[in-house]
Amino acid sequence: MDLFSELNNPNKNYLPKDGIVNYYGSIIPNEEANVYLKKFLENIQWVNDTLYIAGKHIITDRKIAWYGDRPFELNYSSTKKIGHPWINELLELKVKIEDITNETFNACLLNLYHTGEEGVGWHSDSEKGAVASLTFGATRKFVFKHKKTKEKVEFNLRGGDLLVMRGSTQIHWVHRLPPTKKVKEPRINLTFRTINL
Ligand SMILES: O=C(O)CCC(=O)C(=O)O
Ligand SMILES: [Fe+2]
Repeated sequence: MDLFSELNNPNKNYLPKDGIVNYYGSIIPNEEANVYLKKFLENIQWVNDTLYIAGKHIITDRKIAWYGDRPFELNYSSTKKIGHPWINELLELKVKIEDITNETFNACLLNLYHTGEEGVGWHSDSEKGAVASLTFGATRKFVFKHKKTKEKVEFNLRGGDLLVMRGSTQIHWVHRLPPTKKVKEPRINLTFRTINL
């Protein structure tokens, strides 16, 4: 976010009320982050996401993949999704993030936005407990909006940045990744979560 983002205080709550968002800044050096980005572009089992909106199935350009402690099936945005067992790189990052955040996770949702023209619309995550978001690739805007007051809180998430949503954030706030024509490069986002496996 700025030159001194390494010095971000991870205890600061960026939401004015009704939830907790902690921003840790960069937790992975650029070079290392780019190695992960390349690895994930090539080795993750990406599939198109299908959303069920207003009675219609919509196939997104954005791709997703689920990984976790063991192979699993889950209903996510009303279509069945397959969860794959951890690959080494994801397990490595899970342990690192558990260390940094003092939380535990058993699954990860990966999102691949091929260019800035792909994003994700307003929603809350359905998992109880903390959701840790780790970004690779292009810098993109990530926005929270309070469900009642419509107050907004914005972040510019860069490759290597970690942000954690805690407490009642998902109950009172929605979030989105707005599309932008300015960004041509891909972005991969990992959200570590606790789901019923
Ligand atoms: O790509 C992001 O930064 C957010 C993705 C997201 O909100 C989600 O997968 O639930
Ligand atoms: Fe989300």
